[in-house]
Amino acid sequence: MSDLQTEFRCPFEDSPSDAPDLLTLEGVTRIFPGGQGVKGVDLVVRRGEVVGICGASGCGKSTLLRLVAGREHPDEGGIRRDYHRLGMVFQEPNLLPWLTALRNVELVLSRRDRVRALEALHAVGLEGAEAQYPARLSGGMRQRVGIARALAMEPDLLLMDEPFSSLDYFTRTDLLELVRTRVRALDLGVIFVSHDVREVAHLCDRVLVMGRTPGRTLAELRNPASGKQGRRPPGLVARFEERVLEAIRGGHPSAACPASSESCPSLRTPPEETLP
Ligand SMILES: Nc1ncnc2c1ncn2[C@@H]1O[C@H](COP(=O)(O)OP(=O)(O)OP(=O)(O)O)[C@@H](O)[C@H]1O
Repeated sequence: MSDLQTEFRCPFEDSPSDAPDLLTLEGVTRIFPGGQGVKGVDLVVRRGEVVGICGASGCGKSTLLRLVAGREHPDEGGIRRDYHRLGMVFQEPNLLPWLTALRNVELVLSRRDRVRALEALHAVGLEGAEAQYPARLSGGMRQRVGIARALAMEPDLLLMDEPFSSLDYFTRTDLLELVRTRVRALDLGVIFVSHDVREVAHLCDRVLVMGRTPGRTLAELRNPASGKQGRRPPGLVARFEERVLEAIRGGHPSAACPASSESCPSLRTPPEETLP
């Protein structure tokens, strides 16, 4: 564990394979009474990398996150946790409506630490909104507070469960870039769950593609755009998006949303200039 504190690794280097492991899943199985769940999942998450979990609805993405967070326990297999602190960001930030943005962030800190809460809010672009109550914030701003709250806890592993799925395209694009920047700056490990292949291709270094009944790994794909400095080359990202889609299609020819970017607006590749 001391390695986690002492080892320095440039967050922009090509591959994080020499970075310390934060989390290891070996043959993790959790089958619910109806036969659904996840079966035999292997996964390693290292410091400095964003690992996506992608697949059709019901393939066990959230179950896998609950297993990682210790809210669910495996029937078989093992989970080794080598991180100090876990942060979480969900689809809805669930802010307390009677507290300001600042107090919502302060609330999660073990002792009231205004400076750290302010820094976290400013890092996600919420300068000037500290005293606003959630009802006065846009959906994207509320999610920024949710991200600030998670990062203020200084996690070394961050779990994100469909964090942008209720947001519009432009807000999502902004927040994807924000998360990418913050994750690099803080050198975290991240598990990013989404059924949106575009999001996954833009943000993740590696993607676990899952299939259903029960949830299992169909493929584990490395993003060729990973490790590139600055804006990821749109051509590489688009090719990776295709590969992820093909892997999902391979497991689920009839999967409604991920099977076709034509039928699912959130999967259409947007104009290049607006890509992060
Ligand atoms: N506590 C439970 N008891 C019984 N079945 C469950 C339980 N939790 C999840 N399941 C089932 O396990 C499967 C996987 O659920 P999970 O929520 O992990 O999928 P998901 O990939 O996150 O789906 P979505 O993308 O729709 O959120 C589903 O079929 C779900 O109904």
